[in-house]
Amino acid sequence: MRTALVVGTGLIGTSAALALTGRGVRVHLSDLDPERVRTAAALGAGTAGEPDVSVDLAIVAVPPAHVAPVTADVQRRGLARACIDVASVKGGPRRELLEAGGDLVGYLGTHPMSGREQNGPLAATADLFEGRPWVLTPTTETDTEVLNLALELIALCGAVPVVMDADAHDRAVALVSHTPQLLSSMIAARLEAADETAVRLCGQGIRDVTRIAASDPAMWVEILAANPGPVADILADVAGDLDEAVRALRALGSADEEKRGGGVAGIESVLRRGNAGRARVPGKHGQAPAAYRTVAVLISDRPGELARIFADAGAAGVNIEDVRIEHATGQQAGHVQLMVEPGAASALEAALRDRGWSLRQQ
Ligand SMILES: NC(=O)c1ccc[n+]([C@@H]2O[C@H](COP(=O)([O-])OP(=O)(O)OC[C@H]3O[C@@H](n4cnc5c(N)ncnc54)[C@H](O)[C@@H]3O)[C@@H](O)[C@H]2O)c1
Ligand SMILES: O=C(O)C(=O)C[C@]1(C(=O)O)C=C[C@@H](O)C=C1
Repeated sequence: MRTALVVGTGLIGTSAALALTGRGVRVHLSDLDPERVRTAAALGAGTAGEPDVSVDLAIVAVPPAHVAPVTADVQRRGLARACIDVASVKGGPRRELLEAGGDLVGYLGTHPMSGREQNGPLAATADLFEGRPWVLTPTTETDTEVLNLALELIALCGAVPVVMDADAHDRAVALVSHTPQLLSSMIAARLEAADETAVRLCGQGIRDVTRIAASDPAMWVEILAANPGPVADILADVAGDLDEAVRALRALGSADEEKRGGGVAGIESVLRRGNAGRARVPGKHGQAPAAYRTVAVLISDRPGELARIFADAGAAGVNIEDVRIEHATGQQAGHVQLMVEPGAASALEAALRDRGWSLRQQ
């Protein structure tokens, strides 16, 4: 691929454009909002404006409801030899393109399973898709050239291609992306009017569960409006689980021993099913989930602390598989949690203690 056009220079479009420009592809940038094009161009994502001659690939990175009209327009005006979109929902946009008189042969629906809770070009990064699944939904009518160009884009972005049927994709993302967004928002919404004394106690658990509740409501209304049925089905199942959990908790407060036993069993079942589901979430680089050991080290909020701890772990010959930081409330300190292979944990703990670090017992 030598040339590309990105239509929609928000988070996803600009991230793809940055990855392509970084690998020598000449990228043209366009958006309804000229300010967003200027910002993306200033970030080095490409040249502002549509191409004079047809590019190899157009990447349509606009909200789901805009995919069909924008794609049909790009095709009608011959701006690109092939056209893909990156919307979070795949069945509807394809059907709408057909209704809009678009060319389904030269189009391929795709979806990078990577994003952020912020939108717009300023949140974009060239490595956003690195190591993440990128879904392709070809059909028997998809032109091989379009499929090959999409695979080249995915390779240039460092992502991992996954081929799926469009409607199966929509049911899958309802489960792993769209319903979790709603549930995260609902948990965070409980805090809106909560007493400050309660909010002050927020720890790592609620931070983990509510990160995506900071997402842009306008974008998510567009996504959910394009996939309402599958999301409503899963949410109805969750509502059933919620009813059961409420019944079990009420039973736990009962004076009747038998009822209390039922309550314990009900709550334990929810938690055990949660363990089983969590154990299925793929680990690093999409591999089977790994059971890492966590080494938690007390650090102060000073420049160079993290670099020092990583260097000390490196000097001990230990690979850090994952990392997270737990900030202490009201103090300029926190715990950095280093996730390592179980066999390496004792050596790391000993090496860090030798170098004067304080470790928290896990
Ligand atoms: N945000 C995520 O985490 C994520 C992840 C994967 C895929 N997606 C999908 O990627 C697409 C873009 O999402 P985003 O997060 O980059 O949003 P964004 O708001 O950052 O960017 C969308 C851009 O599209 C532009 N736009 C809207 N209508 C347009 C039109 N008719 N013509 C030209 N430009 C138009 C907007 O001005 C905006 O700059 C959406 O379809 C979304 O479902 C989002
Ligand atoms: O990491 C995040 O912030 C995301 O929510 C990204 C996420 C997801 O649910 O995995 C959100 C929507 C997209 O369609 C794809 C990816």
